[in-house]
Amino acid sequence: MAARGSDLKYKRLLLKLSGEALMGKQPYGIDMSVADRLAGDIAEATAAGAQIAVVIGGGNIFRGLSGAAKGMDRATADYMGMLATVMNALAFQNALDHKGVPARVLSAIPMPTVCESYVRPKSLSYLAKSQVVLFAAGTGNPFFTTDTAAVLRAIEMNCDAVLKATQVDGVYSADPKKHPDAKRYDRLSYAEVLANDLKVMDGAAIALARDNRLPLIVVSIDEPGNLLKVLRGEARQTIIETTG
Ligand SMILES: Nc1ncnc2c1ncn2[C@@H]1O[C@H](COP(=O)(O)OP(=O)(O)OP(=O)(O)O)[C@@H](O)[C@H]1O
Ligand SMILES: O=c1ccn([C@@H]2O[C@H](COP(=O)(O)O)[C@@H](O)[C@H]2O)c(=O)[nH]1
Repeated sequence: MAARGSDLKYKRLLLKLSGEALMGKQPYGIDMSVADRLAGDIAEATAAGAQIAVVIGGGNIFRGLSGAAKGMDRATADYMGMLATVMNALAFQNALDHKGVPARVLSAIPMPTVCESYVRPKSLSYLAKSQVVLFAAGTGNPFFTTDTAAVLRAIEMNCDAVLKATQVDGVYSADPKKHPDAKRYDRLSYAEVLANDLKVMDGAAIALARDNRLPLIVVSIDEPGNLLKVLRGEARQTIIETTG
């Protein structure tokens, strides 16, 4: 009999979930039915033998740039954005708990009465025990995004890839929400994404992934079961990786 997880293309994956997508059809906050569905996808993936780390954005609650545009000090607004990601991580831990999936929230900004602080060896040992780790508060530094935090943690955790589950089903020649005729790519190099300014992830995240040869996969968050499909190499996706 095949060993558990041996049919998977990726064994250890960092899943980056869009905060905005967690809103579902609501105008703000978290739609727990969306969180439940995604938690079900993770339960399926861990049962298949995958080890899953998660970073959740904060766009459903607060983005630093929006605060700065209203006159707030940018760094203060960014700290508020990072706190929003902690709220999302706690809600998602709850959804995983309801599915019987053991999960730990580790925050880059220490808040010991709320959750554990991020410590790399501790996170690695949770992953090795097949517990889901939810990395909260981004990188812990203002002027960054959760995309960069996702790539950073994925490298630290020796993940095989970052999977960005977002509101579009891949990377296009332009934002498909604004340009319905944009061309979708199956595969791109980091250089192509950076040179053409394809904004599905920020430049700092792409450059960090490139320098560490970490594959980035972009899929739709709305397609149930997509996580297992990616793990098996069967999803409709765009992969950004070293080419040639
Ligand atoms: N070239 C492109 N290809 C695909 N999507 C693009 C492109 N340019 C811009 N986008 C937009 O990027 C969005 C995904 O990135 P965004 O940073 O908004 O999401 P996120 O980081 O997942 O969300 P959040 O900040 O809510 O957590 C897509 O919803 C899409 O509209
Ligand atoms: O390392 C980080 C990560 C995030 N932020 C702030 O949080 C919000 C929400 O994150 P998104 O990636 O936009 O979903 C972001 O707008 C920043 O304000 C941060 O400062 N540092």
